[in-house]
Amino acid sequence: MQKLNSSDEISVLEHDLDELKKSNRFEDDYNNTATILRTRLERHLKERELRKSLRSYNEGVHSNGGMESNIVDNQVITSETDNLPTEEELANGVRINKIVSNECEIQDKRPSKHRLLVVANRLPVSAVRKGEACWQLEVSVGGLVSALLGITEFETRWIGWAGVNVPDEIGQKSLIESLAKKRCVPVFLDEDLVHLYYNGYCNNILWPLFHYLGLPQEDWLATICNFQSQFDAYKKANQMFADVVEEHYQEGDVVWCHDYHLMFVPKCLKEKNPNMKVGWFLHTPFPSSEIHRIMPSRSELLTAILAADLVGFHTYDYARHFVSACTRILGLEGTPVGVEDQGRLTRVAAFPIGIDSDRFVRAIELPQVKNHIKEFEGRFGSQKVMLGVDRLDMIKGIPQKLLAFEKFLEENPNWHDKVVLLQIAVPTRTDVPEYQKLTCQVHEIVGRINGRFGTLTSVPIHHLDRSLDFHALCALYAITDVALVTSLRDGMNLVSYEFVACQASKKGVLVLSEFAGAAQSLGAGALLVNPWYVTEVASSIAYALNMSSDEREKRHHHNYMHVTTHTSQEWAETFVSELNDTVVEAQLRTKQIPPQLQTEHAVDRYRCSNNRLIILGFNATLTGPVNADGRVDQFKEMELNLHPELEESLKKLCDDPRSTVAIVSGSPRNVLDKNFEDYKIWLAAEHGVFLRTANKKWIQNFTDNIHLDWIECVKHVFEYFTERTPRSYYELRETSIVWNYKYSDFEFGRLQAKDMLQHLWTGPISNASVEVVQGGRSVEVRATGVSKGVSISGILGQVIHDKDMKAPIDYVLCVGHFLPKSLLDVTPTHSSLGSPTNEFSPNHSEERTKSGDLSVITSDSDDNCSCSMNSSTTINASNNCSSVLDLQGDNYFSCAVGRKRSTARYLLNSSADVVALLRKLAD
Ligand SMILES: O=P(O)(O)OC[C@H]1O[C@H](O[C@H]2O[C@H](CO)[C@@H](O)[C@H](O)[C@H]2O)[C@H](O)[C@@H](O)[C@@H]1O
Ligand SMILES: O=c1ccn([C@@H]2O[C@H](COP(=O)(O)OP(=O)(O)O)[C@@H](O)[C@H]2O)c(=O)[nH]1
Repeated sequence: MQKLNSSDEISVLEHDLDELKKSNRFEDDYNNTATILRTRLERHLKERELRKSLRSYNEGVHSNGGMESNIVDNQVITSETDNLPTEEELANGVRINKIVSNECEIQDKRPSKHRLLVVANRLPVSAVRKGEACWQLEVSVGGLVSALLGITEFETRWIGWAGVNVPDEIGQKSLIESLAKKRCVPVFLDEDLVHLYYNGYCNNILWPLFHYLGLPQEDWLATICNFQSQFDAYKKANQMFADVVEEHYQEGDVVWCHDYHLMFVPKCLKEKNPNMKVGWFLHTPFPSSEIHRIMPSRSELLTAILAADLVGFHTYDYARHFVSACTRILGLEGTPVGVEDQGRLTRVAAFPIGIDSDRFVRAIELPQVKNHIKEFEGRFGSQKVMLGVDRLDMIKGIPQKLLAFEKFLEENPNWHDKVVLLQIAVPTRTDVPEYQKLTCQVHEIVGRINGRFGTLTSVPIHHLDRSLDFHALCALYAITDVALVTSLRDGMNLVSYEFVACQASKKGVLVLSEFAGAAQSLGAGALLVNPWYVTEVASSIAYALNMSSDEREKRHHHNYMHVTTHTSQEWAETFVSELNDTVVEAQLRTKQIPPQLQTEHAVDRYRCSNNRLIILGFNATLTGPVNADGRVDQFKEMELNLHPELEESLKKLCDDPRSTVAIVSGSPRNVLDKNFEDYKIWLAAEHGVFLRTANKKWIQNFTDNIHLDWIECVKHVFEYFTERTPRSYYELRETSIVWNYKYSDFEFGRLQAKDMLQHLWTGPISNASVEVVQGGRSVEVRATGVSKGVSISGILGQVIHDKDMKAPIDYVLCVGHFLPKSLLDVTPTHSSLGSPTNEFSPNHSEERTKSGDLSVITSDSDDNCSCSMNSSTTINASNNCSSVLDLQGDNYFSCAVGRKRSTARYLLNSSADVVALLRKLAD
């Protein structure tokens, strides 16, 4: 790490950091090797190092005599909202770290930073109306606010709900002005909307489900019936947040959306401005896909989140669950770095939050806190203090905690009167019936235990239904012997972090639920418990109270190191830096995605041409939509039918003497016959093994090469796997066999496919002359050398021969999944169709490995053409192709349909686009 000893060096470091960030930004000239040499990890490490140096320099400045630290915290007492820099400070173009004391004011001027728009349901301040145009702002209590208040690296603006209904214009105007001084922008939600969106969908549905509590049992019929209206309100509210973001967005801003309240915001933002850098972070757990799929809106929610560039979670488990939900529910591809959809990657990663630990460490030294400490020590004397600080929420496991404490008292009479449990239960979501019920339940249990174990002069549980101010809270943390966190599920749980930060001198014990995200970071020093198992929690309490000072110290040290290094500042910086990087990578990827086909251009060229060749795929290119309502219907999908809206235009095209139309498909002859009975069209079935000419006669290609003695063997294997893989099926064709697991659980299907390949590789057909093509969700075995590329060539030869074609083909349109680039590769050198020397250059998306005669091709296309071949063709054509084909680049249109990873020149989104294109050509 660089050593800093002069104040000028800070600007050097900041300059370095800015340069590094700039070098991450790839403009048009990204081919400049100097910029792409750095890998993502390299860039992150470098940036991290620079940030650390900056921070340690800052610490050096601020620790001078320790004076300023006290002063900062003095200020906190007067008003927590003063922590937020004002609008004027930002308008000056400088970030001013203002440190106010009774005697002096120090201003630390630095160049302005990147703007960060933090979008969260709740602003860091709640507004309380004091008059028609007069507002009082109070800091909101909660983990999210605590964490984000610690961020100082960015020029942050908050956009969110102020927690109050403001129906009148005067009120809204004055509140906007008040909040602007704190760099906050309100989103005005009316009472009805808040009721449906916040109390309803967010807190009654998403919150319990994400915390594995199931849907609320209280009035569950109403919950189910109200679902749709609540979900609609949720989407409406999210759109309102997005609208405010757009209003305040400036180019280059980073937009960071937070939490389960705002899952639709990334989608709303990207729809309007695809270039906006959008991150989304979830503060709660993301549940297993089995829970997520209960939600009627499961797919819409996932898709909306995936619009973000970066999606963050507290732990790897939550990230894994999210990716798995996307693969299982949306059928997308999960990769080690995120979720991929048609070549677009949404990066998914874990970013464990932290706290502003310095603030707590320093607070312990403040006179106000010391006074509180003295007061509490006097009050509890020699009694051991156990502490619980939670919002009064079902997820916090307060009843379970109380029952465990009761059990402990039952089993340890020697501790009666010697230990006291202080439970701070901050009221939350008090409008929601489940929360009201919980309050009564907790009061009842506290009353019972106090009645049972209390004496005339003392009670074992001090329960408070209220929040504490920052100093009282720090003092409580500091005097505590054992902190008890028994969350049934908790995204992270910052209380456990704050407790550790305040325990530098006492070195108390943290008893921590294994279901809190914090268990993954503080698990080394804490005593981990299963909160449902009250006997275990009770014995952990006993163990904690009796723990030797040596063990306490060691455990505390572990956690203290973690809490003071993994701070909220570090968390935010890492997230934003990763977001910037993700956008850079996405830009690189986008450059590899072919552009959309400009239909007008293709039609214009068609009009000017006289001898056209149109080659079309069938499955998923010309087949009709069968799942209009968004649901996959395996039964209907498996039956391949021509898109009903295509019939007329396709017929017209086929009847035009200047056009030759061919279908090239993996499907068997009978399927193509059924669909194209009445068309003057060329058909290539089973990847071109069979060719039907325009006069409807089938001829067989590759006759010399095809040996089918392996088919029975492979069929046995496929049968075996079909029986063991629900919803998979296999198709036996005349010359190939395909096992398809498109409708099965994706991960299971993939494992089964792997197993199957292993078996095929080493098993009875290992020496057969076959190719095994591994598709996205299929495995196909066919004779070596059979490929669509070859069949295209064969068709071409036959067409030229049959039509006695003398004029050059001056227009080629290829639409489908057979990577028609190979046509271009072959045509210029395709000297004689009569000779069996068709050599196709290898297709880029296929990886080929060979063992004996068995080759395995992995392909990202289900309907891909195989590439190299040495077979002879039975088609004889006397014409010399080079004189017939006059392909100019501009007349060649190859289009992939519904996928972005392709070597085709252009993209079409779906078979509906194909319909539209062919219609225009026909017209
Ligand atoms: O504002 P409320 O609806 O009353 O709720 C308060 C906050 O609760 C949740 O906090 C979560 O965020 C913490 C920080 O990441 C994390 O430690 C904790 O485990 C979570 O429960 C909620 O996610 C926030 O949106 C609320 O503001
Ligand atoms: O009286 C209180 C009790 C709690 N908190 C704060 O509320 C946050 C609780 O965050 P946590 O992550 O533990 O849980 P959440 O409430 O967000 O689910 C912590 O920062 C506490 O300091 C507070 O300011 N006053």
